[in-house]
Amino acid sequence: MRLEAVGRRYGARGPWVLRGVDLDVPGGQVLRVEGANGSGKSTVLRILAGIDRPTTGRVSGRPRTAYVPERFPPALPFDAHGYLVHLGRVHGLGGRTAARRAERWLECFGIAGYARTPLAQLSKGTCQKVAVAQALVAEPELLVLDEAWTGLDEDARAVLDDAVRARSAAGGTVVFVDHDPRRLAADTTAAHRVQDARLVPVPPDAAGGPRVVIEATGGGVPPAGLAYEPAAPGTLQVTVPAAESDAVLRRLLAAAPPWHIRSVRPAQPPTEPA
Ligand SMILES: Nc1ncnc2c1ncn2[C@@H]1O[C@H](COP(=O)(O)OP(=O)(O)OP(=O)(O)O)[C@@H](O)[C@H]1O
Repeated sequence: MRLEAVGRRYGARGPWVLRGVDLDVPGGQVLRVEGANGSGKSTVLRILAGIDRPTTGRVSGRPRTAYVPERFPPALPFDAHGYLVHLGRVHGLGGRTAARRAERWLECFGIAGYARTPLAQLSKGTCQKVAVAQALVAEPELLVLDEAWTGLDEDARAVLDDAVRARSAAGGTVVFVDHDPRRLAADTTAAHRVQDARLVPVPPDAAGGPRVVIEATGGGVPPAGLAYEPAAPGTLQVTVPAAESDAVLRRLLAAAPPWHIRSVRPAQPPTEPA
């Protein structure tokens, strides 16, 4: 799939949210899209998913696509099972296959007991599981996830992580936005940042993936061998490959006295020379 010179503005006089965006999205890729609040991440995802059209430029080669929006509209006149079957059929599945997959995903997310509950009566968390399941039922070639992990419990997040790996292993493409810089860190094959209406590749580090900055306070001696940067007194700042961040966090929390983790955020890519 390819975006060529894609631009998007909302309204004829609105500011350009995206401008001159070129992007190749090959099969098998797990692509992270990042950027500041309101920078245009959801706009990129909606254009990739075909939910929104660019104002200028061209999108070609979109494969069979499923999309989990940032906000799921729960006021739909379906129960959970009926909705998943309906979406499966929209994606071209036969009724029996759609029903079988709907049941499997309801089971995987631990919500089989809510199969016949109207969507409008589901809790937010259960509704989010249905929102994710509707995209997985389709077994799409392109899976677009806009903060799909938000609102899921830990087990459901792991189910979604596994589903992403399965899609990618089957040759499919996954494009995602998530506020947690560690999300799918070991599985991400490329990252792009929306910045000043452009889509800028985030260069992989030596370990081949995005990096995160961990800031911690209050501990005693930093763990042996941990490379840290000078920060405010009593504060420690460490920049590590995102894939290693869980291990570093564990070491900081296990230190005596333990460090208090103040923030974990994506490291800024180096500014491109003008
Ligand atoms: N339907 C719309 N009509 C008008 N403006 C819009 C619309 N959708 C998005 N925008 C504007 O476009 C810009 C980018 O929005 P977008 O939701 O794509 O950013 P984002 O990076 O996903 O934001 P967030 O981090 O808050 O989810 C924002 O200024 C937003 O207000």
